[in-house]
Amino acid sequence: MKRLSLQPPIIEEAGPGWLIPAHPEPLAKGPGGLRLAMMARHSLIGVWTADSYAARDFAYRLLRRQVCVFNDPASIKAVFVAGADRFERKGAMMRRALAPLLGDGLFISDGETWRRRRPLVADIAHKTQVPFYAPMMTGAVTDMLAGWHEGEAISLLPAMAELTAQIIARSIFGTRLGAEALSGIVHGFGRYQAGIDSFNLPFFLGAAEGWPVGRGRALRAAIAEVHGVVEHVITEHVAGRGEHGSMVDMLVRRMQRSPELGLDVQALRNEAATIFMAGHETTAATLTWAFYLLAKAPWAEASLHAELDAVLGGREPTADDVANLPYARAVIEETLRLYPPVPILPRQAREATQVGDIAVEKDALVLVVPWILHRSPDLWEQPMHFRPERFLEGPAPVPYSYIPFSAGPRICAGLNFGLTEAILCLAMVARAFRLRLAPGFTADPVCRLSLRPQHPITVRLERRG
Ligand code: HEM
Repeated sequence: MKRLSLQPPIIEEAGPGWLIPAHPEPLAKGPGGLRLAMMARHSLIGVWTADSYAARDFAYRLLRRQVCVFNDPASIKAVFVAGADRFERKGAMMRRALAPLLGDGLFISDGETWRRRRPLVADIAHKTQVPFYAPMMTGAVTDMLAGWHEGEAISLLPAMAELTAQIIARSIFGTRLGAEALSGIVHGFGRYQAGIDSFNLPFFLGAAEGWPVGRGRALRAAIAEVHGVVEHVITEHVAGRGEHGSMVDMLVRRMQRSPELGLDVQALRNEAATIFMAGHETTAATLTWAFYLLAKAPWAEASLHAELDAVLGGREPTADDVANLPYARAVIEETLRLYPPVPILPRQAREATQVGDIAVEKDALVLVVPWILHRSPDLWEQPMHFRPERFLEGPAPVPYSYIPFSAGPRICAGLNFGLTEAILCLAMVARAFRLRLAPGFTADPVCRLSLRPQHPITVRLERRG
């Protein structure tokens, strides 16, 4: 596939019973400062040399900024667990890119705000709540499948993004208000993403906070659209016109019950917008990559179908079935290993400190990179192969070698929600349809803030049975 000349070629290889799915070829040698910055601007997964995949740490200087990459599981534990306070701050580029929209929302907050809000958000997406949301998940898939027809072509990422947006909107706002709010929010988020640049050059030139994101008219309009829709739903709930059990309902009741938390409509809006953002693109990307992998690996697709037919027969799954679908879970886990939706976890060092052999400078950019960690030959057998079986047989992954949801106190607050959702959606779609790729198609993963295919992955629908 033809790519920008700055980018490495995409490799994909397959044979009977095996698949090395699409990935940028690791570089033979590291690009220099400016070239690296330009490559990183296009994609953050094409910049790694073959050596970077080893399970060891390294540091370099990009323009005037120290960049420390921790790829030894012991160091990752030191950063995310023992050093959680020193490294709690998200990288300046991520904060700058998201703050105009999400304000002090959990994903990018730190310090006292994060400590006060984390239990609140963790509670509403807690695993004990997941069975309550499961019917919203299966209901949204049923609605989607009702519009799918034999032989039709669909573009995977937009279809999965619409599905997971439906699910998270119904969960956050309630079924009725969620349906009303959805199009405005999706539209606003889309316009926002088109208008921001995740690469902040001034940060690498020494500005600890990077450069403020310019707020042109289009960006301001996108922000106003999202904020307006979310605030309307919150106001409806405050006025008693919301739906019982939705996430906003729980947030509003908490605001009314616990004045000591200092929550107001703006704080709730920031958390609701954060959950929407954190909770729909990630699962949409996971499902997109899972269906691409299954279409390329007929033996894995056959094992999944055998499990679905045996466990579900002709009926729809419920949250209770998830525990009985180990192969479906393994497909999702292996997808998250090969295509982690958040392939880079950036932090900014609060102070100078030592991690392993690396003297980390104050304000250094600290990177833990699931993309290279999950493909390290020191930690995984056949690291580039798609093998769901590795999560069913054989030894468990080395601790801190598998972190698609991050690790430590800042681990994904929606982990159980996201896993259950991905497994239920995968099971329901795969039960009803085979998704077929055009012969010779190769995907091209790229990463800016999240990992996604650069060009559409189009599949043809083939009804099963
Ligand atoms: C497969 C699906 C998902 C994946 C792979 C994923 C991954 C992640 C990762 C890697 C982080 C941490 C980022 C960092 O440390 O820089 C994170 C944070 C977060 N995620 Fe998820 N996520 C998923 C689904 C969800 C869902 C469904 C929700 C909500 C229902 C959610 C809510 C959050 C929130 C609120 C945070 C911020 C937590 C904090 O900073 O304390 N995520 N997620």
